[in-house]
Amino acid sequence: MAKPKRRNNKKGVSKMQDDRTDLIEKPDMENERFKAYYKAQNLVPEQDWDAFYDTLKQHLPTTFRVAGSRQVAATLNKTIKDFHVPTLSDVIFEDEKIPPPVQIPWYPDGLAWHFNVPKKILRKSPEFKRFHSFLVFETEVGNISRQEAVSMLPPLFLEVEPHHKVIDMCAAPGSKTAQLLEALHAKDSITSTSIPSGLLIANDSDHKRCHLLIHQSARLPSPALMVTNLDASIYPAMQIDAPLGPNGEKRTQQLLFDRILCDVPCSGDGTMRKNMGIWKSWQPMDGNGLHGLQVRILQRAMKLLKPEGRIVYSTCSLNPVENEAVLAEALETNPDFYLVDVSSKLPALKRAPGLTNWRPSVDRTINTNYATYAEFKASQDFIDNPKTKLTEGHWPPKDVERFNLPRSMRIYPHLQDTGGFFVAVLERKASTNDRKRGASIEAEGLQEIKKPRLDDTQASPMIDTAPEDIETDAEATVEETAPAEGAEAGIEVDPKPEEASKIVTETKQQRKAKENKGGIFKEHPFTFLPPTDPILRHCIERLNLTPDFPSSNILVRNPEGDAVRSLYLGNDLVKSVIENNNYARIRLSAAGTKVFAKQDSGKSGAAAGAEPQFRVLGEGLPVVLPFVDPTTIITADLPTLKVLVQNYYPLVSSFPEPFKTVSGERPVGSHVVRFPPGKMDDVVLTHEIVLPIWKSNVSLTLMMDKKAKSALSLRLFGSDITTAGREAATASGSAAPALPAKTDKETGHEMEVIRENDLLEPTDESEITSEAT
Ligand SMILES: C[S@@+](CC[C@H](N)C(=O)[O-])C[C@H]1O[C@@H](n2cnc3c(N)ncnc32)[C@H](O)[C@@H]1O
Repeated sequence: MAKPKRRNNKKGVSKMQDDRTDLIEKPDMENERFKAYYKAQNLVPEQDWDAFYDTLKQHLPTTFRVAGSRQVAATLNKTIKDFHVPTLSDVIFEDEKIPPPVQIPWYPDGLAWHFNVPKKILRKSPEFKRFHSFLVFETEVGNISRQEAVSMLPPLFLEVEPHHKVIDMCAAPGSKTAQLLEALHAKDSITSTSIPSGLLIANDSDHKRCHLLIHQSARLPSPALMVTNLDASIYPAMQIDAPLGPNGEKRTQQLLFDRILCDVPCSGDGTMRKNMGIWKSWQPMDGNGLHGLQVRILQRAMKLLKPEGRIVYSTCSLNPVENEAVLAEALETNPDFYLVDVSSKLPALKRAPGLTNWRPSVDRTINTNYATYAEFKASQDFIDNPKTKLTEGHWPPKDVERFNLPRSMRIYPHLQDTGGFFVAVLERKASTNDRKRGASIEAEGLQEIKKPRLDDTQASPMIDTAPEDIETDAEATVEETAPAEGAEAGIEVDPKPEEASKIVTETKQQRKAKENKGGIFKEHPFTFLPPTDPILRHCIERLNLTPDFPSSNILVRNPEGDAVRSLYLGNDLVKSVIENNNYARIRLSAAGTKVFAKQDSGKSGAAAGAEPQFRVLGEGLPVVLPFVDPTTIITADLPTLKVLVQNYYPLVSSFPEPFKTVSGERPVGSHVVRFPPGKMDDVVLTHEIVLPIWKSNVSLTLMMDKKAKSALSLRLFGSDITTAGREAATASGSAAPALPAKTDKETGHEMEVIRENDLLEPTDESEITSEAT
């Protein structure tokens, strides 16, 4: 593609405006089909069209969200507000005042921000360069999520609480999954993670993207998280424990969800401000082709929802065929669902109501001549094109008013300078039967009586699911599933018999897709250790864990006969799902969070030939911490932390007292060190941090990932003083440390200092979103 010519800076046009007009000049930022199609839909009032269309060509502001549990997020947000924003408030670049980041008005607690600064300024202004570097590092350690503003909406409308059972049906790469996890973990503190009673299953049909999802969610370790790799449109019914039967027999019931997110694959034309390629490729058949899958995913979600539960349906597409048409078709087939009026939620969010009238284009040339499917069917076009995938559901239904489609929300780019987006909230009515049942459930302490546990949960350790097996599984779902909560109320949990054949056909498609993507299931099974397991006992004794540590919830996943290397912790629901379902059938890719790992002998100094030693992991420590006997935790100060950060294996003798003596007296192995708030010269530690260390015969090691260690170093000491950081600085020829540490005297918050090489772009969510087309 020819590079667009840069035009000279016109008189009266500011640098920042010029950066954007530069974009508008790109010859490929026009699409006549797009214009014709959306004008035919009356998407926006005529007088707003220019604003709508012109905004689509503008550079999208950078947006981010302060992530993590409420306490962690509030602390970091205060640093941004009290330190970074004032620093960025008086930046003049090439004689022009550059606006600082501002809080997104509709996001709760002011935890989301946007700023609109061209890359050139981010590269050249020292203040913005520093701020950008801060974002890069905090993103790396999971404290900040660079996410499109509109993409933050669906989890907010889902209103997840820590006890909810939640499924994110199309979750990869996981930006919304992270928000859902944060809501489950709302009760976490700065140093420790709660064990929520709820559950989050993050699912994606794409095997590779599932692994991206697992990688992303490692930033927010949770014992309540599971990842599955399934087609959401035929998501299987899963079993969990039910209360014991009258004679003490074990029983199971179907897992139904309180909250379901359907952020479905879509044509993604709401992301045109970021994904320029869509300008060129956009055509209406993309949306037409996705409609069927979108409907099936939403319909499957409806079957998996508890009475009075909530579904959020969302797309980053503007096309009514992918939005209102999907809702109408799914509501038509599930009359116990309705669209919720959420107009009073997030009052500062500017939104337009869902459409009640639209006309699909029946071909690529924007032929929107047919007001109804019947008209289309009777037409010459239909005869000419009998293989068309268009169905009645692509058109508005009869008596469209009964579905309250205007309750769904359209977010247009020009309303508040964002991408385009669609969100709808659906709830399931509780029937009188449900209410009666609810009362009897309470009286009996019993929900549904289901089949006995499956005895096939421990299938072969390394299963290579043949395509035939996948098909059998889908059929098994149809046949095997016992009635679930709400079944008495006429709630259909499984596909109807006539849908079963459709499922088998779809499974063949799924098989093809799997083969194409190389998504054959080769994961290891998950096995729970008995609380008496010697390795588990070793870990418990090493850290002096209290008796309430959930030792019966520790799982391993290694091929049969292999030595245990890692121990994971899952909460009760995770355990229940694993124990009652064949892991290969549910294509379980991850469960719980890793808490302990085998410490390799060698460099670490573990004695050769000695019993294998296990250590608590940095990411697992917040979960384990509430159970660590406080007398076992070593308290240390900032000078001690500096020695640990600066060196890989500092000698015990190199530490300042009293830590030198205290640590010297500790046995070889895993230990936990607490650093209370304190001050050292101009470095201020504003809140407590707790870190894992490993003690060998003569030295100590801070057990942290290199990048996390660098991020900590930057946050605290103002430069990367780690061995890796110093080596990188030497290699790049810049003197280390790059900039001196500074402390914001007013607030006492540490300041972050940049490294030259860190002006990286984060993973672009929208790049991946559009792949769904
Ligand atoms: C819009 S993206 C999801 C973005 C994600 N919710 C987030 O916020 O990061 C849609 C996802 O659906 C997945 N997908 C496509 N078809 C699917 C299916 N039949 N079942 C489950 N996932 C599917 C794609 O792999 C893609 O990751």
